Amino acid sequence: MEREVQRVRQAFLSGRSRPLRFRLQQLEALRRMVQEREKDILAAIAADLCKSELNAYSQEVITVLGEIDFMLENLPEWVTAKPVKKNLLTMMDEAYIQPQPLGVVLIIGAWNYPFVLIIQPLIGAIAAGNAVIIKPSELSENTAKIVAKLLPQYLDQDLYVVINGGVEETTELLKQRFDHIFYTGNTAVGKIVMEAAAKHLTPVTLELGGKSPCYIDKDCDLDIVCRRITWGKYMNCGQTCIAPDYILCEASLQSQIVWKIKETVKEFYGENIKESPDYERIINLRHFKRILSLLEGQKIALGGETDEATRYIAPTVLTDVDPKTKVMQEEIFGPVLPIVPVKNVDEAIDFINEREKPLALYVFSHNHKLIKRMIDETSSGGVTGNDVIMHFTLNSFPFGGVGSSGMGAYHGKHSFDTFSHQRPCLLKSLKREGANKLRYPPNSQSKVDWGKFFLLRRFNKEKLGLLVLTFLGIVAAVLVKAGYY
Ligand SMILES: NC(=O)C1=CN([C@@H]2O[C@H](COP(=O)(O)OP(=O)(O)OC[C@H]3O[C@@H](n4cnc5c(N)ncnc54)[C@H](O)[C@@H]3O)[C@@H](O)[C@H]2O)C=CC1
Ligand SMILES: CCCCCC(=O)O
Repeated sequence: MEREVQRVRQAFLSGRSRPLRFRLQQLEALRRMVQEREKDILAAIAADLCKSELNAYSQEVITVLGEIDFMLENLPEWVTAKPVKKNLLTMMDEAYIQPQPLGVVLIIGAWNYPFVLIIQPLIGAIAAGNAVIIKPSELSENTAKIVAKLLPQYLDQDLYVVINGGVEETTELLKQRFDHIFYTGNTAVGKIVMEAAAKHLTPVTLELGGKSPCYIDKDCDLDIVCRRITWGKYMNCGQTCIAPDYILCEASLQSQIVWKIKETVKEFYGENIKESPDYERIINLRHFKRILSLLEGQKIALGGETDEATRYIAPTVLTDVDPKTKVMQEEIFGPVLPIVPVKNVDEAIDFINEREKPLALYVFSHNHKLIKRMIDETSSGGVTGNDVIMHFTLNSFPFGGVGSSGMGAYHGKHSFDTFSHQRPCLLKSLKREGANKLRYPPNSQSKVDWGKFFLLRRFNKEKLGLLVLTFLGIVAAVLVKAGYY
């Protein structure tokens, strides 16, 4: 592992990854890889998640291509130095911020959207001029293999390296020093990553998970609400980090919600859900059994059918769920939707705030004030009002968590910033040495007063006014003396 990392670090130190032209070429090559090898990529994702190639494209590949195009369009502007506002002390100097690459970045991906969750951060890391080691999830093994095969065929083989493996290999990798670690996965492992990074004082971006609440207000159009929730909840068989994890609503709404979700499930996936090309499967037996255990002792109002041989779990809704039961103690990350009755929005806000900060929060209401109140009085990684998931699609948003759902963010310019150091640069002249007497010892009250004038805005505003008036007074006196008036 150490040798691999050293090889990548040497490649970074060559400076090859820094020029804008090179970065653009690598991003264009990455786009070519995705376009030319689309079939192989879709087949790998489909095999990992029992997913149709159409869904693999619309849920992953389209996001990757959009992100590359966005980077190519904006990178020339982002990499340029940005002049900054100066103070009186530096008026004659050159002052700007120069974005610079951090160095060697480690990207660790998760299995649920195995392609986009490694390639989207990779796009940002390349755009910022870094060298990158990518460690895909071993659970989505087909995608991990195809990425390891294709990347070196299109990208610089020393600067962008794929290291495949599981916990053991990742643990070994985490012993190495990186200049940034970008991890996507569960919160427990996020802590392991952060602990390992701390040994080298390496900054991290942790894209973690959590239980994303979905509050449904009493006066909503439940047909629309349930369609949107059904789409976001059961996509990828519920294995989506920002899927609505559970519903909060008044008890009286439960039966309508169940009914309307049932109708929507039929519309989306047909009578025989198992046959639907749009309904995926649970990634492995461990997660299949974990999700099944969440159903124990619950009132199953919809679904509940399972097939271990194919790791199928039907779209399932639980009602009158007790917050103390297991299904409400861990991220579900599966097609099970508990409804927890609350009296009103006050109780919903308290319920949310008593728990870990979620990755996403959803609130459905015609009352805009209520939505704003929910946003103002709670915390989460992101929010979508009157829909679910959709904030992920806007790369002008920083996508990430807060508290136990993660730290840092990416997508679009936020990726570029995450993988860059914003370096302040002040360039002075060797002339005007006289002005520096002010800061050299010995100090004095007048030097302090001059320092105030040059550096304290409130102070120098008044003084500057006085100085201008004095200067104008002198000019007037000279003009009068010279007989101009
Ligand atoms: N915030 C976000 O953007 C996303 C967050 N997630 C979250 O990820 C979780 C699901 O993914 P996981 O099952 O965790 O994926 P996973 O099991 O694939 O693990 C993620 C990565 O961590 C590595 N890993 C696992 N255990 C490790 C250990 N003990 N030491 C070192 N490395 C280890 C794996 O090799 C893998 O590369 C959910 O909590 C979900 O909410 C998933 C997708 C996106
Ligand atoms: C719709 C795609 C979402 C990808 C990140 C997640 O797992 O939520």
